[in-house]
Amino acid sequence: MSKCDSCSEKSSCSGKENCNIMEHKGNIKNIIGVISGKGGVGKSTVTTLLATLLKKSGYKVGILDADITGPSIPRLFGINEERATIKQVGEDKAEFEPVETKTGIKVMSLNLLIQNEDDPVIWRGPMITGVLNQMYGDTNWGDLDYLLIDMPPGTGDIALTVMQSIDLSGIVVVSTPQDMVSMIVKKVITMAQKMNIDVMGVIENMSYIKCGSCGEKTRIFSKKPAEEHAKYLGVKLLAELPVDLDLIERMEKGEIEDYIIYNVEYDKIVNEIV
Ligand SMILES: Nc1ncnc2c1ncn2[C@@H]1O[C@H](COP(=O)(O)OP(=O)(O)OP(=O)(O)O)[C@@H](O)[C@H]1O
Repeated sequence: MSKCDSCSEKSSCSGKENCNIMEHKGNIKNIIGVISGKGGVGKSTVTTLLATLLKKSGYKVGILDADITGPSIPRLFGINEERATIKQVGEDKAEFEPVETKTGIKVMSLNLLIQNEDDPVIWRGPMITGVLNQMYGDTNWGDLDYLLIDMPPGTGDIALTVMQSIDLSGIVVVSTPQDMVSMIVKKVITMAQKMNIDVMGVIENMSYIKCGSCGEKTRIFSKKPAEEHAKYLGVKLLAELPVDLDLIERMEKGEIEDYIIYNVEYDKIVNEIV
């Protein structure tokens, strides 16, 4: 459902006037938020894996790293030494060229705009929101089939801005198998549902470990099956991802695109998203 369909101003809408949906450059067919109420559950990991899978399936893909205070996407792709090109297009307006990963995923992140990737961002909410708006609206995205937005944890300013002002096709929720995590993740799902945003489903990350010898899967954080956690959340289970040392190694080397998810049927995840 488009945001216009659920907008309370729809009947009296006279076009773009009064519309709170932000405009963007380029032609983006689908925008998907990757979100979780909880920190550290693997949003950035899942965002980069989804982007890589979609790209490998032949789609044009971009990522907006909306985690302004803790951006990690450039590192996972090994593009953290690169910087986005900034073009001045008026007295106080700039345009950004995203940085492309080695397989051609277009990335925009605050860490591609600041001088040193380890410089902290010490800004209050409105400033952070303003920067996010700029990174979304003033980046030359070109033609994209999918723009994935890696959201920061929680239901705060950024999550609200993205849900209110960006015409999302839907959100993918990331969780880990613990009741306490599910309780927090459910808050984000309820928030999205209240805003008429399509919740495509949940990816359960760090779901199990797989025995290197016999292949047996062991759930390490919960005795309950993933389906039960998804049932509590009230959304579809899209995939279960294992805890994988190979994944960690690839991420640390900035080689997420070379990681082969041999543990999951990744065609299934792409089909679900598409
Ligand atoms: N499936 C996995 N197997 C092993 N390690 C993982 C897996 N998923 C995530 N991790 C590790 O867990 C940590 C957190 O992951 P990630 O940064 O993707 O989470 P996040 O939800 O985006 O965090 P934040 O809330 O800080 O934005 C990272 O160190 C990452 O390498």
